[in-house]
Amino acid sequence: MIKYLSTRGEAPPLSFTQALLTGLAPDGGLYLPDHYPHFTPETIKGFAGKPYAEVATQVIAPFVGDDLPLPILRDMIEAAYAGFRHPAVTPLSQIDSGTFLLELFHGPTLAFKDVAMQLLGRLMDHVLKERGARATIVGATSGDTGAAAIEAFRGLEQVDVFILYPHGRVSDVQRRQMTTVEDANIHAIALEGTFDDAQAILKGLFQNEALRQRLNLSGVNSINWARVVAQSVYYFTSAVVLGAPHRPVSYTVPTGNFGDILAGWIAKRMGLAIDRLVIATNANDILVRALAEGRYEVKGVQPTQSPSMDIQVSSNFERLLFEAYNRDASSLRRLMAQLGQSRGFTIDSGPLETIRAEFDAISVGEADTTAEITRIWRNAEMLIDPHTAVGMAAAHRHAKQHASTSPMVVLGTAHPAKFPDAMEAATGLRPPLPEHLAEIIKKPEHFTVLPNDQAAIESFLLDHARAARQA
Ligand SMILES: Cc1ncc(COP(=O)(O)O)c(C=O)c1O
Ligand SMILES: N[C@@H](CCOP(=O)(O)O)C(=O)O
Repeated sequence: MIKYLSTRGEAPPLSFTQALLTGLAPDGGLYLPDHYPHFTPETIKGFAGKPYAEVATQVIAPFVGDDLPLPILRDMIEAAYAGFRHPAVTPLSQIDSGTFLLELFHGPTLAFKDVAMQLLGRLMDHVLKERGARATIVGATSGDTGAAAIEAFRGLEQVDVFILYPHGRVSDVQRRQMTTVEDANIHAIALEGTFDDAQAILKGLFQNEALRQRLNLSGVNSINWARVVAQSVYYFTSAVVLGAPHRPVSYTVPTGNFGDILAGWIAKRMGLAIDRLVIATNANDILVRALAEGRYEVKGVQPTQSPSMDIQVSSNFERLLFEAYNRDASSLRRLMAQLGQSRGFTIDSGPLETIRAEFDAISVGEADTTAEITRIWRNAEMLIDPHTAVGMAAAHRHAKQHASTSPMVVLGTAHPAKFPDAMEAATGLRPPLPEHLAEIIKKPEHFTVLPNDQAAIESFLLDHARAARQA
């Protein structure tokens, strides 16, 4: 049975459902399994042609172990993906001879976050009901996690949801997806700061033990291990279409908080034949600098046309570092303390080489992102959103720099209709929102602007969370 350990090594190991409800470890670390399940090439080959939900059940079940009966887990997974607008859930389309687009935006909020969040909502609801418990979910978003979490948890009796987004730094569609929801358990908070500020406050809330206990705090960012494992599934479903396990496949992943690409790395640990993992960033290039120079150094967040990736402190990189340092939690405590004190740290040469052996990293500027949207529209008659365009441009550059025979899959992380201004600038077209979302443009918005101050957020939570009233 898998147990979950904190990257900082000072929190007790937990079971899957305990880690699910806990979110961030009390020592400030992120949970990881004590070992990874391993699939044989025959098992992976058997995933080909199976429905998405069936592969998801096979991939996720070993992480859950005895914590949930398998039929219940299977039912939740089937329900999670039944509402996706494409029967394949995450279909693959071909861009050119060696490049493929993995379309992750067919869920209810048009972003890859739905793939994990639709399941997470069901898992949490089930576990909370079983325990007769209530939770207060806090999330930080640069645009997409917030909408996906709100959609997954709206109207649930067991949970209140508080989403912090950077005021004025998300697209209009992203903001309206969060602020036009009427359900009483949903609270959108426009934070006067960046996504990094929101994520720092979020982590600070979890470290206030009294608040954590009183509100039964829980998190749905990729801090939560269940998010990451649910995102590993589409690496399996896409790789087998392209010939895995016998033919390795490479992935380029538009990256911010490092959750999505980490999910690919986890799939590789489970036996999937992945060749290169290419980190694609916008101008917020901390990971590119870290891989090139060995120095992880936070600079100011730059606003771009791919706002969901306007992130400097890339939370899940901590999980990769933990592995690259051979799970030495004391090294992680040292690095994270340096990050807190001086906004940076140096990655030691051994772990740096370990990371470079599997990852490449490429940053794509604003003009190249626009040019890529135009190029793909002209060559493939396909509209790709600015985040996906960062990935596509990075994959293109990677192909020029490295001779490789592996097919390259670019993760398509959001629907272009979420970013109509960027799309119009690049193609002259404003893709319409699907019918079920069209009404958000007219609906009244509800949000509260709060300062970039943890105490202000804490008092808002205490005033509005139902768990606080019951405590
Ligand atoms: C559209 C989109 N693309 C890419 C990313 C980056 O993903 P990750 O934070 O998992 O690196 C995000 C945010 O997470 C996003 O919303
Ligand atoms: N890009 C994300 C930022 C949060 O990422 P998460 O995967 O840790 O939830 C967003 O759109 O909110």
